[in-house]
Amino acid sequence: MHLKPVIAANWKLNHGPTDAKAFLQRFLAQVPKLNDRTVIFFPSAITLTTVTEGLRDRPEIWVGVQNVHAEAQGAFTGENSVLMARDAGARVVLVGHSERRHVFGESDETTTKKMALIAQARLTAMLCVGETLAEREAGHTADVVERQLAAGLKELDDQQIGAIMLAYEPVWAIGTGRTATPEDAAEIHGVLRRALASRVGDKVATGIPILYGGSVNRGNASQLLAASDVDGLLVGGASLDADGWAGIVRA
Ligand SMILES: O=C(CO)COP(=O)(O)O
Repeated sequence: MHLKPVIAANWKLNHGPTDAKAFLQRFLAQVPKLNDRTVIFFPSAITLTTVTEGLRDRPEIWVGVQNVHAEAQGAFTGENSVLMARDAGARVVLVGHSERRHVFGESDETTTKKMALIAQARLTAMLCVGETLAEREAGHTADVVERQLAAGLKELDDQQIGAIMLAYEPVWAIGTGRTATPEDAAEIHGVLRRALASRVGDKVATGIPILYGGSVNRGNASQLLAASDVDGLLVGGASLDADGWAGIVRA
């Protein structure tokens, strides 16, 4: 691994403001200033400002949102805007998480729009890609992640592509306790790196962090991070406990 590792917590639909305050107090007491890695929290939109305020003295830790609407504003009751997320202190936005794709029916066309909108807002997009178990068993993993990647990059110029992050999250590994092996992760991260390079050239492609996500825990974090082309981790369940998360961040 050549890039500064990116270690990200996706809290999904967990931790309201009260929990988040207590979490941060406990977490920050265990984790000194981090210069050799980028840590990101993705709380719910309701908890975003609690987390940005709780991290006011730790500007090296980033905060992001789990989703934004494909339009920046308008009559879209219940949605969250990239501009409001930026205003509230978010620096990064998850796009196309497997739960968005598979639970909420988010299409490739929608990820195309969101990626363009986030780039225009000058925030960092973290595009998530990953195959289902059926797709893997049919031998389609590379095709699926390349298609999802191409959709995400479709409307971006080279400079905008250079500013994104990617996350490979095989759907069959998310929340199942079934982790990809470091070899599985390295293989698909290599596919993604080559696809990026063919679009923007080697130099830009090697600067784009590619995170692995799916049942990462304290026991497997170091091994996964050591795999080739794995530049970080996107962690769900194991990021919910402050002590456990502090352990992964220090891995
Ligand atoms: O979806 C994930 C992170 O975005 C992974 O979730 P788990 O770590 O709970 O498998």
